[in-house]
Amino acid sequence: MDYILTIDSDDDEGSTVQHKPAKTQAMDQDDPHLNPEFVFGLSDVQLADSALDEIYNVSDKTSTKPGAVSVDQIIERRKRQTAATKRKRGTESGLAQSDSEESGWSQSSSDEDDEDIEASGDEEGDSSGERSEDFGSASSDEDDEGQSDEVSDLETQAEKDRKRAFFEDSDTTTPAHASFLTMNLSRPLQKALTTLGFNKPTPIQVAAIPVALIGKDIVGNAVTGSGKTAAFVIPMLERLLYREKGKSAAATRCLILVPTRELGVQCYEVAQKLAAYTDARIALVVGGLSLKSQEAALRTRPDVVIATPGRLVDHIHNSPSFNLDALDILVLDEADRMLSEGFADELSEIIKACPKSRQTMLFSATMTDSVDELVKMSLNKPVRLFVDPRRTTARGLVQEFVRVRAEKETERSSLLVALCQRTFTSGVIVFFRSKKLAHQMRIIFRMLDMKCEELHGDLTQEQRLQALQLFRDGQVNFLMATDLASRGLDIKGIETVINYDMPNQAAQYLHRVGRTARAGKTGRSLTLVGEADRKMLKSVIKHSASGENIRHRVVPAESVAKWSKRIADLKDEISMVLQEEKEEKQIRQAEMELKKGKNMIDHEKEIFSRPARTWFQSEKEKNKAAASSKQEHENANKTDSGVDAAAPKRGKFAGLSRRAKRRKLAAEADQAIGDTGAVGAAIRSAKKNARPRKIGLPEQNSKPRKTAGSRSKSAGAKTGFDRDLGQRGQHEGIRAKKGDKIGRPGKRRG
Ligand SMILES: Nc1ncnc2c1ncn2[C@@H]1O[C@H](COP(=O)(O)OP(=O)(O)OP(=O)(O)O)[C@@H](O)[C@H]1O
Repeated sequence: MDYILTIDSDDDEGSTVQHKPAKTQAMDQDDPHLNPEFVFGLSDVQLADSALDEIYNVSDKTSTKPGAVSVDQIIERRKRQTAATKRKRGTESGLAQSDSEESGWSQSSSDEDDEDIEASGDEEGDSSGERSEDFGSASSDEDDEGQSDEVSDLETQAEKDRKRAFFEDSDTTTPAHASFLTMNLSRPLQKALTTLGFNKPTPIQVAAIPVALIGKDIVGNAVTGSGKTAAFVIPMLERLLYREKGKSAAATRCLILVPTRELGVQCYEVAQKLAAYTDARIALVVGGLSLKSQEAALRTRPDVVIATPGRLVDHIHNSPSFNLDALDILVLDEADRMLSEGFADELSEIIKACPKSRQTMLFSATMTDSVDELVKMSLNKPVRLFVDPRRTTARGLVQEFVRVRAEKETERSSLLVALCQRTFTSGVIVFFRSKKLAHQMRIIFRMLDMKCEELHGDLTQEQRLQALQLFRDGQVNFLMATDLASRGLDIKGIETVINYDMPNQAAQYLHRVGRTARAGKTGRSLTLVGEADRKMLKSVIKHSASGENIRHRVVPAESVAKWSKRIADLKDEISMVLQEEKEEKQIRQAEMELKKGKNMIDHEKEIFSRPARTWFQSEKEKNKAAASSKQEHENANKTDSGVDAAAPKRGKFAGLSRRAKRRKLAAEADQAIGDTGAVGAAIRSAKKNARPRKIGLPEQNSKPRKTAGSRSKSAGAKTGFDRDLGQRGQHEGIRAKKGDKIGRPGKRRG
């Protein structure tokens, strides 16, 4: 089946895709929902929280990852050394010649390549139709085995029935709002929306904000770049405006969990901007940044905490004054990832610490609606808001595929360099399967004088954030990344996403390519497709928003051959850079060990007097969980919903409810001080009474809705109100009231 067009690399005129400056592209877009000019940035908003100071440069955790001498410095050093050696050999004239060749290469070769485009097509030995057919043949083995992602598309009647029982009836959802003004949002939020240039809500915001405002649980799905962050932050902030005020009422009422630190930082920035005219206090609690300043921020009981799961669990266990007892709203951004095995232990630890009467909202562009997955979250009749068809790409995305024949697998790097030298020259994020590959490619790019940074888990948090910032600011043209950067990141300048290798899962592919064509703009993705990736290719094409936006790109063979030679010539240099880098790391590691030892001697007393930090898993269990998480991502054949039944063992509080855990702790404390149970219970009861009340719901929303359609929904809405305000007593659940007896908790939902 000829289902994709073929184009020659750099011959875009022939295709319907036109590369235009980002701004023009944005103007061309007719999506009225989004503001293409909006940029995430920190400059225009006065940030109240000191946490941001810590974001870019502070980590009190002694990093074991070296970062003193950057690989760029090593490359520069090597370049200088090579030049000096050549000069010494009296080859100045030769060098000058090769230098001029090098600098003129891109110009001359580009001319050359332009002439070669046709020839290269010929050299591929394929006519346009044949080339398409080659790709199309992937679809001929369509039936031999279903992709793991597709299996989940097939739904049995039993599963449909379970979903019907699990989710709230869809006809209870609220009417569509054409503007934020009709959503009854208060002035501080309206003002923030105007400042941000958010004139109209996006479809997911239209669907989610009214439902979230009435306190209902939500499972939300919308394509990448469609404004999901604001869809949960806006109602959260609106509800916070109706919280009990005063010093004694200060409490952490909202928690947003995100899978990566970078996404945490970004979400924090968005929340700060939306909260700019409210009195909500927001704290960022992600790994890799200063524990101490996070502890200090948490002591002030911020209204909203944005966290990565591991760091949050650390604080739950080790920051004495911090708890989630008063939590009213829990959000899981990139929820399908958060529900996956990699976060299972941390997530269940966090859920245990949250009140069951909370509102829970789950969002992702690849959201699952599998009941088996969702039951972990103890949702209460969630409303299912899937505004886009399951797993589609953004409408403005043009997807290109470059075939890599089996015998040309060794030429992938030259193919990438060829593409990035001529066609995709800036605003390019390149995804790799491994950190090592991303790092090596960064070295190659740098040695070829292509401005580039890398982003993956082998870097320190400072290096990660700095790389991201340099890329955001346009100071480098290429970002070599692993899947760490595939979810959620919203970077305005990304024009092209290149998949150096095809991801193992369709969801992963959608998130990667979703870094471009965001907020109604256009963008392009390019994927190198090996012979083994045919089925995945078929799967991703199937999930495309539009079949017209799919292309087969052919790269001129001469261009690839030239870059292959160039890279081969650099081989020795590259291995020397890697060797020097390794030595630098070892030296730095040794220096750090020395410093650590000296510190231990100098401050022994103080260090040993500090209480040891605790973790809910032993080191062995932690490593096991990390290994299984890694396995999950690397295993090509594992399904999206695979759940490892063999959960690691936990500590002495394993399996206990939050209340039972607290009681056990209290009993132990009573025993330790020889207290009687009754006195302890009285103290605990008094503490419970002093806890702040739940946040309310916007008053204006309590008015019956005007439209006929919504009137029937008012019953549902009332339930939401009742739950939070009117019938507080009936739904107190975990909140003890004055005079209550301390007894066994009644049966709650979940
Ligand atoms: N109502 C709106 N009007 C204009 N722009 C908007 C609006 N809502 C969000 N945006 C912009 O859309 C962009 C994408 O938003 P966001 O990052 O929340 O998308 P997302 O759906 O969470 O994407 P992903 O699935 O990749 O995480 C952001 O730059 C944001 O500023």
